[in-house]
Amino acid sequence: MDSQTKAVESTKNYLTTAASIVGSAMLAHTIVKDYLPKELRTIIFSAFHYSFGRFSTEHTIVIKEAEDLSSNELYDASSTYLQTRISSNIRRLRASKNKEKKSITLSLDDGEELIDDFQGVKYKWQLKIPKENHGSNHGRHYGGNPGWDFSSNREVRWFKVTFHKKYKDVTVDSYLPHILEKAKEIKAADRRLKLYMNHNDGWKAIDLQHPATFETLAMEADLKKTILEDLTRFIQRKEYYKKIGKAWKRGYLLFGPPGTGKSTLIGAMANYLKFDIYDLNLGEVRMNSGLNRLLVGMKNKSLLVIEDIDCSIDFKNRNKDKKNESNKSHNDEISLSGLLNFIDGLWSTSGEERIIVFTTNYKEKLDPALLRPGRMDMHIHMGYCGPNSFRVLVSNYHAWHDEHPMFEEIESLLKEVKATPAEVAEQLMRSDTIDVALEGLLQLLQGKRNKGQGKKGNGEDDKDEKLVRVENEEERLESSAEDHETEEVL
Ligand SMILES: Nc1ncnc2c1ncn2[C@@H]1O[C@H](COP(=O)(O)OP(=O)(O)OP(=O)(O)O)[C@@H](O)[C@H]1O
Repeated sequence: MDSQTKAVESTKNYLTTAASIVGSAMLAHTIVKDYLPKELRTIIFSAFHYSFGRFSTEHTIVIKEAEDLSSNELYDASSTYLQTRISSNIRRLRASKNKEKKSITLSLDDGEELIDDFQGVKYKWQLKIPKENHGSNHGRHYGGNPGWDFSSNREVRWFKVTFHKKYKDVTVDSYLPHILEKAKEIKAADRRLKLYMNHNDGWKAIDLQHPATFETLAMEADLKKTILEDLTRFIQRKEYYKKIGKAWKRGYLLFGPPGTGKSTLIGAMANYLKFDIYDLNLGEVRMNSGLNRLLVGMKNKSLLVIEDIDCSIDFKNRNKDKKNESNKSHNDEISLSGLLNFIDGLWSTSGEERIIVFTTNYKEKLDPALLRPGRMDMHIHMGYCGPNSFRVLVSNYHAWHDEHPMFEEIESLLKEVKATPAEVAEQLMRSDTIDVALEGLLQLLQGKRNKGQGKKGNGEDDKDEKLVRVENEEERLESSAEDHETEEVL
């Protein structure tokens, strides 16, 4: 036999052997599939995986959509988090968009794999969707399926996360908490904010489309910075409020003439914090019981706004309310005490962050009880337009950030006469050409001066916006916590 014939023979033998192995494997597969019951097959495969897994360096965590009939927050968070880790090499994705979201969401489809990197550790994620997820689970059974939920006796969606087993602690202590935290941020950023208004003791919501931001808010830079820092500190202090056993809430009283930006500041706060606004019209609420229902019905991460508080309730009736306390059952009418008690009491049990904002054009008309330390944490005076606020408005309406020959005269007039940011904004909007708009504003301000109208004096409203009082909430709470401790020791 020459060498060429030998080679042909050996190839033939090789192919015959390979065919026989494949044939045997197929036969074995057919026998296993056709003759062994499903349960037995699952046990054999599980045993195989178990023995194999003992020598593997991999560790796997299963995150099911539901555990014991309740939804699994970690599954939900993983789903949200992974949407931001989608890469172009994933072949099949799912796309969705619902009313609550601003953008289209791309997510993993059944069986697709995604690799995530966290602090240098590689995580392989896979989503498993039950085959009959859209139909009933009738006739399906556990069969060793990690996605099986015993409480509901059905298969649920689940994620499989695989990583090197030496990173088990890092995964549980850092990676999974990181996912929960990130998911919260992603959801907050993608959520459409809502504006709720009360009607018949219930809330009705529309999408909040207030364009205001702290950047476009015309206000002294220092005050703006203080408010921003205060809000940021507040939302980061969950543990602190929990520790001292106080409601996680913060109150702001905004006061100043109409058109000075109280509503604009509220819009900027909501957009900054990504909080919904609950605009409570007390004129619509007749009884304390109705007010209770409304306050209980508020979701967390919300900003409760009560505008024109001086006109909303006859606060001077507060003492009368006290006298009438004995025949309270006959008098469930809404009162200042009802409102304040609720705000202080109810939220202390919710453990979630809430902000309350009162606005008024006439601070002096308010009941001193509302101004008392501890009621409102910050009193913010929204004043007439000063030179700084004017510059912000010019940049808002004309994207103009440089000097302009007319600025000097306008700014000196703004120090002299009363013009609200709303009036200034209105003039600036009248023309797209900055020279024309500034000319109109100049004429308005000169007119005010010549008529002797709107002259700035020494009154509170005549000053530019400022922080009247920031109560040091931290110290107050800490000292009240200490008092509490002392009482207990005694
Ligand atoms: N400080 C500000 N920064 C930016 N824009 C402002 C400011 N103040 C007023 N404006 C402009 O004027 C309009 C009216 O202002 P806004 O409603 O915020 O005033 P207000 O103090 O809430 O008035 P009111 O007391 O009548 O409710 C706003 O829509 C905005 O365009």
